Amino acid sequence: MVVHQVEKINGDINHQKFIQDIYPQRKPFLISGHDLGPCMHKWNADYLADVGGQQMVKLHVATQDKMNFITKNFSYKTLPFKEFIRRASATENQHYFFQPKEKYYLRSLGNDPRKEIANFMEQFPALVDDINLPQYYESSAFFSSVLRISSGNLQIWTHYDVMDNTLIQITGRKRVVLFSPQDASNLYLQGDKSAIVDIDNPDLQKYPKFASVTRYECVLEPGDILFIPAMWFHNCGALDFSIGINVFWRHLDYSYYDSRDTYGNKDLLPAARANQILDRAIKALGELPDDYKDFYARRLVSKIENLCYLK
Ligand SMILES: O=C(O)CCC(=O)C(=O)O
Ligand SMILES: [Fe+2]
Repeated sequence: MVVHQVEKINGDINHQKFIQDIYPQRKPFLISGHDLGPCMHKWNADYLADVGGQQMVKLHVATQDKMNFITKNFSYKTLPFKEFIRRASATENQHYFFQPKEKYYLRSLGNDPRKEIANFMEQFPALVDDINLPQYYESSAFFSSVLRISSGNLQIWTHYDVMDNTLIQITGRKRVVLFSPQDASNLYLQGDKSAIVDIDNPDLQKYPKFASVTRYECVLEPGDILFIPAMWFHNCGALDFSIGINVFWRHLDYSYYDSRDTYGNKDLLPAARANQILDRAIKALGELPDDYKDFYARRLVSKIENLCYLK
């Protein structure tokens, strides 16, 4: 397995420099030195508990340090924001759902999560003036802004999103491991998520192709901004009690995206269509005896590789 460090850029990057130098490369960059504003000294547990108050938030609650979407070793629970912050910032709690050392993760949602996208500015208006978000994209391309707050030592599964993204770290540190879209066939995907939960000690008997991936690693410190291009897989793990925001925006024209997408992870419309057509192709091959089916399946795979893979 090859390991790279994510390339770092020190210094303030303005919109023009981002668009010219960083954006066209379609690879992750860690940008430090952007002035995020007063949030950098204001946002601690006490302040957020005061500001967030009694509004109810939906959380992931986990009793292990790696959330696993296959075995579902976490639950969805609701708490007042204030209580959530109190619990997430402590390592052990008197009040809990399952056990004193359980962990909490907030991914903020829209007011009506099924229909509305998350917009941190609308859901947490009292926090807006504290933060000076970088504006690397055209305003019209904005998709969502998501508040992400996590207990220390908690990892979420490797996945991709279909939007371009800046993951902005405000309080605490977060380790991020990324994989290129070209490693998609080595990650044992189930939808947008990788089935490999422990990327540091993977079961290579079960997941042999994972041995050939290239890892891109970084640790975000408070103030750091990670640019994650669409389709880059990321595995994020808070090392400490962590407060961050991520902003998703569209890289491509509106017409490529599913208008019902509220999370930023529904496949692009042409890809979803291709997937349906492929299901039909597989059904057609199913009419053949197994050995003929195998033969034609290999030919189809070669055809896709030859005609569609980046050279
Ligand atoms: O930072 C995290 O906890 C997850 C971030 C993430 O998945 C994203 O920004 O798309
Ligand atoms: Fe993500």
